[in-house]
Amino acid sequence: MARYELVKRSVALITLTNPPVNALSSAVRHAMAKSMEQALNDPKVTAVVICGENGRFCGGADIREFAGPLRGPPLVPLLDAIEAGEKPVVAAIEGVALGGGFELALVCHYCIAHFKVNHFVLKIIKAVGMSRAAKPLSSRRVSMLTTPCPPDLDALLEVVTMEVKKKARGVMAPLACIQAVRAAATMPYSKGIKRESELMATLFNSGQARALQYCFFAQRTAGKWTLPSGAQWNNSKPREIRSAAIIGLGTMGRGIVVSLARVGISVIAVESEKKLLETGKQMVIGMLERDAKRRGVSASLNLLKFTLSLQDLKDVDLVIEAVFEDMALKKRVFQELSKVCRPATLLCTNTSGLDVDALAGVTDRPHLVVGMHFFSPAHVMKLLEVVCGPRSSSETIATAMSLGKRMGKVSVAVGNCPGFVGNRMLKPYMDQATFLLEEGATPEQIDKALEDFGFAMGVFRMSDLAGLDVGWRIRKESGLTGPDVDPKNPPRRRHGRRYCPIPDMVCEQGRFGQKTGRGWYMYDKPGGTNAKPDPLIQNLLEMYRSRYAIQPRNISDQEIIERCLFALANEGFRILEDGIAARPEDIDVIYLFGYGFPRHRGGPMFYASMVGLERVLERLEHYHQAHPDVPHLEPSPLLKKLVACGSPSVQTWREHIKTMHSHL
Ligand SMILES: CC/C=C\CC(=O)SCCNC(=O)CCNC(=O)[C@H](O)C(C)(C)COP(=O)(O)OP(=O)(O)OC[C@H]1O[C@@H](n2cnc3c(N)ncnc32)[C@H](O)[C@@H]1OP(=O)(O)O
Repeated sequence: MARYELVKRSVALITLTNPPVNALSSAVRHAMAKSMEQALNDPKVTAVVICGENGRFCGGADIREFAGPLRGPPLVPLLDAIEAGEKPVVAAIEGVALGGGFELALVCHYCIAHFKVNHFVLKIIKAVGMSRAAKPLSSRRVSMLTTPCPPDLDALLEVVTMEVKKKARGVMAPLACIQAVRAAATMPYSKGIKRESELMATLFNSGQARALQYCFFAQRTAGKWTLPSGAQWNNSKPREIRSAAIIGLGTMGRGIVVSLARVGISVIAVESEKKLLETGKQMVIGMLERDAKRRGVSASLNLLKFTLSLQDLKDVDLVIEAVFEDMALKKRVFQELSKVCRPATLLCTNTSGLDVDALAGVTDRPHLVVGMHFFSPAHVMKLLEVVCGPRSSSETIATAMSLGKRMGKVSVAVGNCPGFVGNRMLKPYMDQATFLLEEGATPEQIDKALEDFGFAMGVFRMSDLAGLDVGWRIRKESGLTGPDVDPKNPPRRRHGRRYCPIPDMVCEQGRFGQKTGRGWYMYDKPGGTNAKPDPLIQNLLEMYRSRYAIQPRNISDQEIIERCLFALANEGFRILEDGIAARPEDIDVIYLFGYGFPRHRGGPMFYASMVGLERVLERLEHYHQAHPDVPHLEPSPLLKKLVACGSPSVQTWREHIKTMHSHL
């Protein structure tokens, strides 16, 4: 946990040895306290060096220990002892020094940030020699340093506070950081440290800290995919991907090309028409150049090839199809790819919800077919849903997961069903929002409630950004609206369920969101982003309600949050039951990285557990009773089961889920 050695007969070298990141666990703190005592008491030791094993100084407190009560010696007295000691202590920093690890470095009298380990001992000895020869330690103690305090501190911190409140709505930690900076600038060291400890204790005991810790581990858990067959992340070898092809240079295709090229993969981009190819090419080049400039590297344009011919794809390792969301078109592309590509080429589809297995079925290699659902814009958004069809091989899944990681994505393996995880859950969430419109709410009221909850964007602003026509087309194709609707259907019901036609009415007016300058809101111009409430939408809602004799009522923010978010989580429970997601963590990661769910709330499933499953169940029962024609509000059997089992912690739900239905 901490190794103690004497170097050059006078330097005590203390090495943190807690892989993988040398976190300050109770055992490490204990070993460090002992080592420091030994070093300070040994007359041969004239200086101490602290470093971390395997190229990482220290990843901070051991977050795994936060779940339980504090064990072992606390960190602060150890830091105080180092800072106040009579022997110079040097932090030899390599890799990371985070959180408590950074504090450890700060209390050392000298810090060396170094990259080449072979220079390690030499640099330290030099630094220590310098300190002994010339400088009294008092000038090196952090507690003796004066903090510069700008005369306009209050005004400065006020501006920063406003900015933080806007950017990190409802998040406590950044505001506490500002208060800690104020304490550092205005108080003596001992008082400032006390104030910082108080702030830390407040944060530590908040639900937000628990949620953020959960998110940290959920993200890492998601990478550890597992299939019912026993294949999993650590026993399935991914293929090496050197070359790839993208079919379709629309918004998604362009983003995927950029994501691949910037990690050094050769890409052939295919379009069906010369004009589209040329436009796509110019856009991709521009995106790559801007990206390279931002990162201070040269753009990898030499890795790109643009073509109109699928024949050029015969030798690539992997193809990602990103054509229009149309099953017949995608099937034609996959049939063609089967003929053109060598038999070992992996065939991936960037569909946002279509049946991956149906596509696999038209190829000569269903085991090499997998869904790679990117989120728009694909070169920016971190989430990748890897959709495992029933015939996708473990090697295929491992390759898609590993390629996602290589592109810097957070990849989550999910099963194959309409909408997969993310978009399947979105439907009940959006349905609730539109039902609330019918009942008396406005788009801006609903958005405000969701944004106050912490979402970067409420559901209507998000829809305007994404484009309303996509959902409208899907609803028309599935006979929910348009000429194919059975005239015997009552106007607000489809398939025996409640249906809200307001989104269709909005689209019928050519209001497709930001791109047309009108949607649920109005914008200054097509493509504008500044959303303003539109009186025309208000009129439309009033006329609609009067046509159907709906008496509008006052709807509270609490009802908005409960109906939207509990319906969302309820679908998450069904997804777990259906085996479409392996764990609640996977669902939460999808919502955190793909749908702007506030991180300090942990994701929809963690949020449900924090509210209390019993309460979620009770509210869903209440709302379902009030709206019996909305099946999404009927509590899922898994939720009922978990409540009956005493509402276990989210990390143990998996034990209560029958795996026999797994689609993974
Ligand atoms: C008393 C309170 C005092 C101070 C407060 C604190 O110190 S709070 C903790 C502050 N530290 C952090 O927030 C660091 C969190 N870790 C990271 O940001 C990254 O893990 C890191 C260190 C940059 C390394 O990133 P990398 O991508 O290289 O690896 P990865 O994230 O996959 O992590 C590897 C495994 O290490 C585990 N791990 C990382 N940090 C911690 C930690 N602080 N405590 C416990 N475990 C940690 C991580 O879970 C991974 O585990 P694995 O089992 O392999 O999934």
